[in-house]
Amino acid sequence: MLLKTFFPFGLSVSWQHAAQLQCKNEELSTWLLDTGSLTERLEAISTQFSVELLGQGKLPLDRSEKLLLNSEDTEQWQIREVILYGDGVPWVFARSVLPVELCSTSLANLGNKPLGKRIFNDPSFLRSEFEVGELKTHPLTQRSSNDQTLYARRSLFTFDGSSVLVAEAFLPDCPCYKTRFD
Ligand SMILES: C=C(O[C@@H]1C=C(C(=O)O)C=C[C@H]1O)C(=O)O
Repeated sequence: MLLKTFFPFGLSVSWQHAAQLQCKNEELSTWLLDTGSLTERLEAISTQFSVELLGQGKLPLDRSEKLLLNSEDTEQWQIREVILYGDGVPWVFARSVLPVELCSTSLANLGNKPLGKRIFNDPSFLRSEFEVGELKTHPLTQRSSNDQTLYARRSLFTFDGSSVLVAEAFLPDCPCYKTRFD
């Protein structure tokens, strides 16, 4: 199935501050609140990590993105959506809002290369606190077992006066849902 034809997928989450997270699964909490690079964490537990670019381009922000970025201007931003795979299994859906000025400089020509490699290799990017939430229905999670609650997180990276919003939804097969006893 050509997932790119469905771009943009969007991401529907009721975001809340991480301090209000009610998650009984300790392992999952460490994933949701990990301030390091998610790419590096997934690379460390897979033999073959890959990024599938679903699409990137100037598109309207959703309501919660507009509120957080305090912007209505569609000319100012690019939306980037990807799936991160570990050993061929879809583990994370990520939707990022990138300032157009960075798309031709420090974030130029990303393609299927992970955004995290740029952001975490540049100390100028400063990360905000996380917001977290339960993932409502999403095209990429239809086959999860009905009772599996899926989670997402997002944070802002500020860089030289610009803001990059990165939201990551942990898909059903992501190792973050595996308890130590699985
Ligand atoms: C911010 C990171 O980059 C990852 C890669 C992304 C991409 O390539 O678009 C988006 C979100 C992240 O899961 C990270 O590795 O922590």
